[in-house]
Amino acid sequence: MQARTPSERSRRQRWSRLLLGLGPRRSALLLLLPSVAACESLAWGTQMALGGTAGWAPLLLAAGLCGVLPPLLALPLLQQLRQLEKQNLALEVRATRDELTGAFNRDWFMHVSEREFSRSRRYDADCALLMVDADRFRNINDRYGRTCGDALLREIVQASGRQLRSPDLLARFSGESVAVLLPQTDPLGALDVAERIRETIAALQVSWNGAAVGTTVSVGVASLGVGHATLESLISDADGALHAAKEAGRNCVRAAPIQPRRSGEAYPVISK
Ligand SMILES: Nc1nc2c(ncn2[C@@H]2O[C@H](COP(=O)(O)OP(=O)(O)OP(=O)(O)O)[C@@H](O)[C@H]2O)c(=O)[nH]1
Repeated sequence: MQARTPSERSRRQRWSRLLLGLGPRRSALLLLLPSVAACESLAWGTQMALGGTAGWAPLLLAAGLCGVLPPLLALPLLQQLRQLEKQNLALEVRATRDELTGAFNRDWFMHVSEREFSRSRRYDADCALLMVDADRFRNINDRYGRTCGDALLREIVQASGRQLRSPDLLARFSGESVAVLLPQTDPLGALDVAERIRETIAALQVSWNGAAVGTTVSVGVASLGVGHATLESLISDADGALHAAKEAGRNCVRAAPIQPRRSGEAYPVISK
């Protein structure tokens, strides 16, 4: 097959974008109209060539061609259109999802969280972030193999997701860690979610070659306060709390120091 030149490719892409933008019905119409018009012109031309004496024959011929030619012309284009739509969907999934676990990926998490973070700051709303990290995961990989580690990671993501509400956002943040954004959640509520996730994972086991394999997670919690000027600063606080949880022996939850939400406000007291 002959390779297409860049200008040919970009022309095809322009067409495809135009057709995708129009939607399947309107683009089908756009493709059918010229061939209907071509058939009508053919009938009219034949009539003229025969001095208008041909009667109904050219008109019947044109009607027949109208019925056959347009679908024949439009079919491959519509098929290509459908394929492009499928490819677009696949690209969208690949751009937002983590391949191994099916959870949102880090880029998408940052994109959505950035908006939620700004909104929470603007409207002075609660917002919290959890960093969940599997404990001693290297041991799992070393003992049972990476495929088993992958299966366990998938289960960790799914089980954690089941502890969340629909506005919460969970993403695979890096290798064996997961980030969770909890909009409209106060510090106490965030600690509750973190503890629920920890307990759920501690009870989780995957069966692997006859063995029951499980792990625990450590969780760091950070709640939006006056000192968090950027999303990164909130993430960094959650990371610090996660580090404290690891230091405390793992399989536990630690929270970053709670800050007041507005300057001049008293520090909230959390007793948990
Ligand atoms: N199976 C699997 N393992 C992964 C994946 N991503 C990261 N890991 C592994 O996770 C392990 C992380 O190791 P460490 O950073 O030493 O952390 P850890 O062993 O979990 O120990 P702590 O975090 O200190 O409790 C490494 O062995 C990585 O190879 C993955 O996608 N699949």
